[in-house]
This record gives sequence, C-alpha cells and structure tokens, in this order.
Amino acid sequence: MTPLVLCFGGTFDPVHTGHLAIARAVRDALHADVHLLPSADPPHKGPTHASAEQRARMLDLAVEGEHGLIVDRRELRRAGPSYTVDTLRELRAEYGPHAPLVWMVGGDSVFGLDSWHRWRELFELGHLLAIDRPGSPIDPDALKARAPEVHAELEPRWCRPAQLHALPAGGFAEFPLGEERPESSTALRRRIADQAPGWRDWLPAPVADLIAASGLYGRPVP
Ligand SMILES: Nc1ncnc2c1ncn2[C@@H]1O[C@H](COP(=O)(O)OP(=O)(O)OP(=O)(O)O)[C@@H](O)[C@H]1O
Ligand SMILES: O=C(O)c1ccc[n+]([C@@H]2O[C@H](COP(=O)([O-])O)[C@@H](O)[C@H]2O)c1
Repeated sequence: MTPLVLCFGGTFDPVHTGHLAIARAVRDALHADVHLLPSADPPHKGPTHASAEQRARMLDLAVEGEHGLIVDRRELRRAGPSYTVDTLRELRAEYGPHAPLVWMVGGDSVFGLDSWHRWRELFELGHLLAIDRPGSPIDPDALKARAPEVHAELEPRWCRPAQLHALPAGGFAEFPLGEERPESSTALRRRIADQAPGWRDWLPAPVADLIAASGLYGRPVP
C-alpha cells in the first residue's frame, strides 16, 4: 500500500496543544508522518503576530524529539500569499503522480473552503481530511445549509479516512478525533498577553519558555 503524505498547514501563531493532539492522532491512526507546514503569508488572515521564522521555530521546538512529526518550511521560501493549491502542486511534483497526498484542515476551514484560491483544483492535487472543531462539526446537513457549494463539491467525494490510500487525490474524509479540542491560537495569544493563570496550559513547555523569554505576544520579558 502506498503510504499517505499527510500535510497539516496552519498559521501556528503560536502552535498549540490542539494542533499537536490532532497531528499525533492522525499520524497514529493512518500510520504515516505528518508534515507541519507554517504559512508564510496566510491568505485569509491579517498580518501575523510572530514572524514566519518565529512561528516555524516554535513548531521546531514543539516537535523536537518526537517521531513522525516533521516541520516543512517550503511555504516560507515562496513570495506572495501561501496558497494551498500552490503548495499541493509542489508536493505533487515532488512525490509523483501516484502518492496519496492529504491536506488536513479544521472544521472551520471546511465551511469557508469555497473562498480558497482555485479551491476546486485542490481535489485534483490531493485529498482533504477534516477534523471537527467546537462550533464547526463536519455534518452534511450543516454544510448544506451554511456552505451549499462546498457541500455539493464534497458530497460525491465523501469517504472514510482508510479509503484515502486507494487514490492519489480527490477524496474528502472526516477524521474521528474522539473529543473535540478547545484550543485556538487567538484565545491563546489573549491569555499570554493578559498573563492569565494557566497561560502555559495550551503550549508545549519549550514553546512556553521561548514566549516567556522573548516577550512574544506581549508578555514582558522577566
Ligand atoms: N482546536 C482545534 N480543533 C480542530 N482544528 C483546529 C483546532 N485548532 C486549529 N485547528 C486547525 O488547524 C489548522 C491551523 O490552525 P491555525 O494555525 O490557524 O490555528 P487556530 O487555532 O485556528 O488559529 P485562530 O485562533 O487564529 O483561528 C486550521 O485548519 C485550523 O482549522
Ligand atoms: O489557499 C487558500 O486560499 C487558503 C485559504 C485559507 C487557508 N489556507 C490554508 O489553510 C491552512 C489553515 O489556515 P489558517 O488561516 O486557519 O491558519 C493554512 O495552511 C493556510 O495556508 C489556504
């Protein structure tokens, strides 16, 4: 069986324990490495709080010593918005026509998929694997009501994660995480800036240490 190429793109501003829990669960269930790809210039977000290199560095610290989680800086080497269609095209050229490429996204991203750059082409290049997020369960009825064009595109592609091995691209599957993860980078940045009790709880320890030492996100350097 051809191994899956699992890709998890994000702004990671900063990476949090929810991202890591998702990456580990998908790695373990689908028996393949997960490539974490920080966006240089995330298409749907304003300016980031940490630089691209700082966000990538935090990812390095978060996965240090862990098997099967790999930081991929390819989007940092491109100019302009970090469109996923361009990244998948690069990966397809690198892995060849037969490798099953899988792009992982949180449920919130699925509802807005039709606003992504050349979004229908994503399915010519790879599969999409969606992870439930509080407030954005991957439910066909909710999708039909809130994002009918996305629903129409996904309906014939809907399959189980284990079926993604069968083809190089074109599938859509929902990953059963078990328990939804509450973390969000936006809420986390606020906690850090406010020095809220437990601000470290959603951070891998080495990332929390770097933030504390550098004053990133507004926390004063002691
Ligand atoms: N708690 C979560 N549950 C499921 N998916 C998540 C969760 N947090 C992030 N993701 C997904 O991970 C990917 C990268 O997320 P990103 O780096 O933007 O962090 P974020 O927590 O979503 O940030 P923000 O709070 O600014 O939206 C996106 O596809 C997002 O939907
Ligand atoms: O290609 C696009 O138009 C596009 C639009 C929104 C998001 N993405 C990608 O989806 C991933 C998660 O995005 P975000 O904004 O939640 O960090 C990240 O890799 C982004 O580059 C891509």
